[in-house]
Formats: sequence, structure tokens, C-alpha cells
Amino acid sequence: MDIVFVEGLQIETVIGIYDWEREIRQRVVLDLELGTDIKHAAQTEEIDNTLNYKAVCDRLIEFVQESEFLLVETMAEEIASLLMREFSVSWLTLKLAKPDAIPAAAAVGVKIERGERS
Ligand SMILES: Nc1nc2c(c(=O)[nH]1)N=C([C@H](O)[C@@H](O)CO)CN2
Repeated sequence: MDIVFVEGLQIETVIGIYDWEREIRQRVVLDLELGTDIKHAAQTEEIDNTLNYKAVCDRLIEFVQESEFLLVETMAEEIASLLMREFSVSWLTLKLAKPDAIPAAAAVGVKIERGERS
């Protein structure tokens, strides 16, 4: 299995459990590994034969900007479902960080793996 990856995708959104967090927009940072097979694209040089990371980023920016989740867990699960449903991704890892949530920490968040690695 090959991997198309995205690192450090920064998006501003409403997220958090506290009242003050419902009033502001905060940065989340996404790191993704998306299982795929790059051979056909490598042979044909056709973008339609691979997982287009620009299309993935555009869709995630749209989705996360419009969302208002309470927990990072929920956002991570919903992003994983979207990628599997809309981009036919069968295996992925996702790290979702809130770098500005805890001043004493560089970042907090979750890492998940979903689907079957082939
Ligand atoms: N496991 C989690 N812990 C916490 C979350 C979360 O989403 N998942 N959220 C918060 C607050 O919203 C925090 O980001 C601001 O202090 C606290 N713990």
C-alpha cells in the first residue's frame, strides 16, 4: 500500500467545550496519511488516477471551517468518515491538534487510525 499524505493543514474553526471557545475561532492542524495505490498514476501521469491531495485539502478546509464541534474526538471521527465516504479511502491515519488550547503545551489533540490497511 502506498500513502498520499498531508502535513500541517491549518484551519480556523469553532471548537471546544467551554463557553469562551464558542465565541472565537481557533486553529486546528491536521496531519493525514491516506492509503492508496500510486502505480497507475505513476504510469499514466493522470491526476484522475490518484488521490488528489489538493481536492482533499479543499474539501477539508470547507468542512472544518463550517463545523462547530465540541470535542476533537468528534471532529476527527467525522473527518475520517468524510474521507472514506467521499474519496473512497479504505485506510487512514489522522492527527488532529489544537496548538493554541493549552498555553503550556505545544499542542493537544488526538490521533486515530481507521479502515483496513491492505
Ligand atoms: N480529550 C479531550 N480533552 C479535552 C478536549 C477535547 O476535545 N478532547 N477539549 C477541551 C477544551 O475544549 C480545551 O481544548 C480548551 O481548554 C479540554 N479537554
